[in-house]
Amino acid sequence: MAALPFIKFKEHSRMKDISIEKFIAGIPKAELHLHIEGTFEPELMFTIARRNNLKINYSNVDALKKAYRFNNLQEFLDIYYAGASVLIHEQDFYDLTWAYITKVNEQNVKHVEIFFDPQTHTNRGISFDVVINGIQRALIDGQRKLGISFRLIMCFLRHLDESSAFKTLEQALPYKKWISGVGLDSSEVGNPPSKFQKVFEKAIEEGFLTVAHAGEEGPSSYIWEAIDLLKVIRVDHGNRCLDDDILVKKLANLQIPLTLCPLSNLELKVVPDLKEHPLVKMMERNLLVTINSDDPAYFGGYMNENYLAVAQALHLSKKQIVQLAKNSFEASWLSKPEKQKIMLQIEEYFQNN
Ligand code: HPA
Ligand SMILES: [Zn+2]
Repeated sequence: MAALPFIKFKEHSRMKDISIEKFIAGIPKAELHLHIEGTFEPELMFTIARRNNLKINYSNVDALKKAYRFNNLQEFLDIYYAGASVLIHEQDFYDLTWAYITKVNEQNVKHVEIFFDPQTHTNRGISFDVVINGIQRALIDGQRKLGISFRLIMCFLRHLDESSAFKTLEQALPYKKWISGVGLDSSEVGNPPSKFQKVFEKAIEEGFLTVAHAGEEGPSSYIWEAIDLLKVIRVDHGNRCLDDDILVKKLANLQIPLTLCPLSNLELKVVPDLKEHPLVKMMERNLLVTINSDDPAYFGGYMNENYLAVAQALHLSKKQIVQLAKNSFEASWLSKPEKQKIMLQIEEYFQNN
């Protein structure tokens, strides 16, 4: 018995030495900014294209991967929409979503709130129910088999018009139970949130929560519009808020979360280098920021790779990583008791590691 405390101490001190990489890998996390179409790995894309008798414009996986070099958001979106065009059947959407869920399961992601873009599919003749049935079935399997909880968010493509968004909202109404919120994505500059004010008003009337991409490439005024006109309760990206001191104060006072996507920002040249990523500046200003992967198949990393990339570039401490993991649940749409439970688990993880 006398040796026990000593063994315990040794073990404790050894565990405290774990690398930042292992610390990130083991900590429970939630992902709040993820486009399911952006998880389409080239290997799966070729498999699904083959079984649907469709041709991809690239001769093989390597050639396709080489095309993943972008100078801005639009160059990425052109390839992203082309990739999604091989998704035809419910099983394709299931396989896409299941691949993502199993991947994040390996990374200790416990909760996901994911986007899907119905218009990307309905505009090429795929019915809304095929898309949502496949995604939902995989999410339910993820919950049952792996314990990963989820919410689904339907995004409107902002480069399309208001009437297309209204039509999409109409199509979503029979699936209200499955869709927690609506969002806004695609080409930001020139398509301000105000373009969709009426659609969002109707969505809120129907009981959906609202989020929007704003301030990724667009100006801080788009973040104001998202908050004031679309009544968003979370801002996707929001990088450009730092241009406006009053806006920063508002986001901090109301604790409106920002879902940041570091590797996406790097790959789309929103930041020139991760060393210049605004994450730490935002934390210092008391903003409720979270780390997410956006489109991991295209930007070179899932959750852990995103955490690690900023941790290394910005020399984050374990305490800051713990704060980010806690933020991810705080900013989620889980219930208060669910949040409290996971916060305790994170704190315990911190104490032990
Ligand atoms: O990063 C993004 N920004 C806007 N639209 C998108 N659609 C997929 N990814 C993105
Ligand atoms: Zn996004």
